Amino acid sequence: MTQTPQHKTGKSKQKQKGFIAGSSVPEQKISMRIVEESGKPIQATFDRTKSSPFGLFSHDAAERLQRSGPNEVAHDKAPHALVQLALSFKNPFVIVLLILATISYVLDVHLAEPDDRSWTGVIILLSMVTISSLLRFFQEYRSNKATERLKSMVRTTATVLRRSNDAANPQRQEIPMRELVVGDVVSLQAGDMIPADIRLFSSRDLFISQAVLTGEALPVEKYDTLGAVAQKSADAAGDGQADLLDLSDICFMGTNVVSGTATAVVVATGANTYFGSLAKNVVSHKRIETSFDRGVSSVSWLLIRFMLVMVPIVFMINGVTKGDWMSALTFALAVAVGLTPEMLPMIVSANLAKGAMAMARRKVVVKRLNSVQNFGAMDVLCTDKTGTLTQDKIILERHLNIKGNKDESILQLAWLNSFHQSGQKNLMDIAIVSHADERGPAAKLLQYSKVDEMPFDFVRRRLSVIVEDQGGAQLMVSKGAVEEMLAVCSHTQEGDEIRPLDDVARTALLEKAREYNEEGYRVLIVATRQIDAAHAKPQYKTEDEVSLIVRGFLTFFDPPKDSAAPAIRALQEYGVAVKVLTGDNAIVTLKVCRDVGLDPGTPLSGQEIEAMSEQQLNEAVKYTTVFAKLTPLQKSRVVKALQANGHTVGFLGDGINDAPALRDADVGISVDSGADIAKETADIILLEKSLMVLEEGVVKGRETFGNILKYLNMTASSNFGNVFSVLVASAWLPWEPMLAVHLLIQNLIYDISQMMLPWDKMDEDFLKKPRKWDAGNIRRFMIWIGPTSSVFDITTYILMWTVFGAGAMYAADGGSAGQSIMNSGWFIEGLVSQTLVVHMLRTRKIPFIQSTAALPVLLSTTIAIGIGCYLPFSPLAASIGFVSLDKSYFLWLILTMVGYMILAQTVKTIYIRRYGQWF
Ligand SMILES: Nc1ncnc2c1ncn2[C@@H]1O[C@H](COP(=O)(O)OP(=O)(O)OP(=O)(O)O)[C@@H](O)[C@H]1O
Ligand SMILES: [Mg+2]
Repeated sequence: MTQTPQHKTGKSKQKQKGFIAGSSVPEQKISMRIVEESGKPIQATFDRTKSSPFGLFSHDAAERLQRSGPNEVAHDKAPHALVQLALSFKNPFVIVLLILATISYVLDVHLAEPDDRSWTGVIILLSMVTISSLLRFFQEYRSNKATERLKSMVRTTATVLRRSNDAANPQRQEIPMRELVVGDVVSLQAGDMIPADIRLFSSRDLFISQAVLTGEALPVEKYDTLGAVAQKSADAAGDGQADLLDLSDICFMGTNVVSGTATAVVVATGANTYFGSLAKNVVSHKRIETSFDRGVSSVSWLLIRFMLVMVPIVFMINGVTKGDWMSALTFALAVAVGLTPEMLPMIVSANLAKGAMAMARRKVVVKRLNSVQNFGAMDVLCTDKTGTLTQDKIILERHLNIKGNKDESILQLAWLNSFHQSGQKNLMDIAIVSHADERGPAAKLLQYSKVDEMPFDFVRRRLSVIVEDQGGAQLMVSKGAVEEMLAVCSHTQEGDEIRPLDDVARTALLEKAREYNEEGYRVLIVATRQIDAAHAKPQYKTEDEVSLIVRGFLTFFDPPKDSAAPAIRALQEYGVAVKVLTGDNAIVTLKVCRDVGLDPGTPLSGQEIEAMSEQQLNEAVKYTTVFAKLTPLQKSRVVKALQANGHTVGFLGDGINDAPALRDADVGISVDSGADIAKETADIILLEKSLMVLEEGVVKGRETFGNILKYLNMTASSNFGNVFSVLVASAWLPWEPMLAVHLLIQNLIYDISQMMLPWDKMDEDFLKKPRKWDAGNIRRFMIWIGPTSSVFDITTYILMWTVFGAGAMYAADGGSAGQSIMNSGWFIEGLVSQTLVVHMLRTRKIPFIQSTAALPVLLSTTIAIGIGCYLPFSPLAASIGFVSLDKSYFLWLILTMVGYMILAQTVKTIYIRRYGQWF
């Protein structure tokens, strides 16, 4: 499956030209080939690709596939495991740690006297790097695997013409896109992705959206005929390279058919396509930054900046007060390590990956990991109606004449239209054909042969087919949305009686349609125009859809999915507003809304939106739930208006008309039965029909986000607290308050205690509201909560200095015995309090009593505390400058911790009362 770069719309054309011209050599070679293909007789292309309008032989195609490899773009696949492993080491914090490890090596090993050499620092730093990177790798690897597996269940196919031997007729086949080869003849219809770079040889009203390559939202028309091309390209003459995308008889892989149909021959596949060359050279890892990415990096930089300010201060104070600049440097470096949130990348990736895997178990494909979090942040979900809220099966209920009486001829006309149209296999067309098949279409209908068609598009909202009887007379049969059909009709017909379509008749028809709509039926009007042999033409244009005669109605039963009502209710409970954005009319949409328990309010129509300025629309979307008769671009305008109001917007849709909105939404969600382009643009694909999985996605997303926020708040605040304590101690104590190695060990153990955070649960009330990234809150949190723990660091200094005699020892000999006691005491206290921070801060409730962490977190924090308390008593103690403390120390420790927890809980309560949120 191809993954397309998602450009936002509205990029200037100029910029795009530069972007294209700036790419490297092989791409230009490819571009030139396409240019050569364009504008020449089609036979030249067939000769060069050794193909013909009848397609390739199956065995030939198989050989070509062998030789050229699958039609895939390089970045479709997750990289090799080793590359993934290498990539998981690639982040600023690992680099900081590696630099510090190098410095530690130089200071402690390289420059040190043979007797003083110590590898401890280096080993600790490398362990930190390894733990965080390996964990990250394992999580991402597993989630990539799970996603790959599911991705293979999402079908993206191309329709090709192939034959088994010379004598055999060419057969239309649906093959996986990756099996396409140069020379294949493909047919295209609305909704299809262009599966490779292709040269058109026949087309009808073909409109292509090239937004993927150009960012330009408006579709462009592409032609097959040489004449039109020659003229068009003469118009566009100029800098050949940049106008590549304007070539009218070439369509590019990754773009999609908005309307019309075409047949074409494949000129280039896979990495040789224009898109493939872009993917390799420029866009492969360039993704649009979501608010989530920006949030993570802004917090990362906040912490790094903080480190850059604090570390020199610590260095100066210790250097000046203690006079040993070398040891001050080592100490400052250890503080730098302490301030590095080295587990952040691991926590972020592991959380997202874990979320994606949980969704995979529910058959939800997460194409972009970040969208897990956006799912949780989403506070408005826009959904289209047909096929999403309603079932993906529509039933033709009645076929009626203009008076509303059952009429067999209407069914026959509808059958002619639906059977002969070659556009997208629309649900309504399927319903018509299958309904007629049940009764067997009247034999005389088979005598009609198809002449031409005007494919459906989202602005005309109608579809016309021209058929010819054996006498050469032609009949145009059109069907479409009520108002759009009446706009091109001039008469009505009942039986053999034809009357002009005056205002009275028009009102009567609209009234009837309204009646059916209110009962919940979708309504199409069927109309015809007789064209006698003298005026018959081989080809028609949409301008020929005039002076039609209204023949009657088709009504369709399009019931809501069973899961729609409970899913909407659940979403609303979770604070997600649901809005319906549909191409269908308001009346039937209101009925569906009521059926699924959505209060529709006053609907807004596409026409009204068209007349609004951006500001007016931004205002209007606040109060509107139902948007009807929207074109695809209007759907995306509504999404953007909601985003402009500060909402995180999800879009759930399945059609071509949803693609722009799916791309522009913060999280685009599609279903497996959707159009290729919808699945392509979506971030998330639901493989199962039930909508209940949406609720689960929201909860998982919020859990993921909550666990990430938790880590950030804990780390930011306890690091801040630590530095605060270190500063106080450095200024006051005669020695460094801790040896550098103690700080490092403490950090490593602390990392271990947090390692299991992605497996923690979130309080139910946190999950009930949509969450947004809020860097301001993290800063506030750091300043409020950090110093709380410092209070008890300082009481511990005093305790060790007085009760445990460090001060007396210093007074006696000024030596390091007092320092060891001080260090050991503070080491344990610091570690235990930092570990308790995990429990204190993970919830706004009272820890252990009202809310307890998940088992893995309980275990990892207990182990951390255990190791920390044991170290000064272990055989290792002497070598790292610890002494065992008097047992009474632990009594004091418990008192200190109780004091700390009471203070922390109090500050927490004040904080929540003051700011209305925890994190
Ligand atoms: N194959 C078709 N033939 C004739 N008319 C059609 C056909 N498909 C759609 N229409 C008309 O065009 C209207 C708009 O269609 P569109 O695909 O934009 O939206 P939709 O499928 O009705 O709703 P949604 O946007 O919720 O999926 C339909 O309501 C219908 O009246
Ligand atoms: Mg739809």
